Amino acid sequence: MQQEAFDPPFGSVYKQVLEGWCDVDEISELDSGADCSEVEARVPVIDLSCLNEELEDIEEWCKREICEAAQEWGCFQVINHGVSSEILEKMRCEQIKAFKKPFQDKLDLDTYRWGTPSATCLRHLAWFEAFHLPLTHLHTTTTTTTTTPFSTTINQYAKITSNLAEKLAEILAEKLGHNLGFFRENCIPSKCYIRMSRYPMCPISPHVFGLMPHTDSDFLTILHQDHIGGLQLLRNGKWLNVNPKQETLIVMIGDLFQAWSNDVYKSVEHRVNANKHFERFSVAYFLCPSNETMIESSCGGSSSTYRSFSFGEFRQQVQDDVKRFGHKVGLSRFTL
Ligand SMILES: O=C(O)CCC(=O)C(=O)O
Ligand SMILES: [Fe+2]
Repeated sequence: MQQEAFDPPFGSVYKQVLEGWCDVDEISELDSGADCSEVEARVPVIDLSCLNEELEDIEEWCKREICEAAQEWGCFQVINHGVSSEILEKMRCEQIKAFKKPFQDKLDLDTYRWGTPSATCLRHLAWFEAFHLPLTHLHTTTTTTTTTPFSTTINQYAKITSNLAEKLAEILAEKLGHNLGFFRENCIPSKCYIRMSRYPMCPISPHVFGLMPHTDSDFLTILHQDHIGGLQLLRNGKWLNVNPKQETLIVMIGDLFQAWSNDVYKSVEHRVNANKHFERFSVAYFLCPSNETMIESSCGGSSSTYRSFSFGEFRQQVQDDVKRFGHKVGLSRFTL
């Protein structure tokens, strides 16, 4: 398997699992996932310029659309979100610059992740590499070997998307009658982060995922995908394509909002299919609270679906499950 010097060593590290892939059911499951990739998810598109409307009715209508999409889809797309096409274009250049470095150099950075080297079965292999950049890296100007300082472009992108995430979270919280200061108080810069991802060309697609099916463990995620495609979401038991739309951001509800809203909003299960012919880039902003933040279901008492838990406890459980089973179990661990 030919690999560029900057690609992670997928072929050699995954060799054992790939050589043992004789589980016919597993392969047909993965292949059938790829089969339905022609079906497009008609994820609601919301024009955020309506939030700045003088007319209160239009603003209220827009907020209602947001809440309804979060309930019905766990996901929506936004336009006129404040991130200019120029910043998006520059972000792509930043990503190319960050990823097209020798693999060994990237490995030295504590912000770098790649694939699932400890996976033991085909469906747990992932064909991606990523940089996780906590917002505390904002304004960092020094270059050291272990941290990745934000460039001006990443700074701009992070600032706009973090404000946007907070604003959308407040709209969703308002509907639940929650305290609006909650996100400002609890979602601190050291926990919120930008994840820049690259999905290298994958010669054995569709037998492996770019990114395994999962829900995000945060309150909400704001995602920008490039023009290649491959993102899918699960709706009514079917995997549907979220086709790329230029200058559109995708907002996904995470587990914390689902628990906090007592299942009013749904965290959306999604995945990325690997691509045989093209590399793909995406960038996501994750709105996360401090480890101590308690997630208490909005209605409380006996009708709550979930027991109260701290974000730290939730994260730890996710990590333990991934280690033990190769995948996340998620919110079902916290039901009453
Ligand atoms: O790359 C994508 O489109 C999705 C990324 C994602 O789901 C994640 O990073 O959690
Ligand atoms: Fe995700």
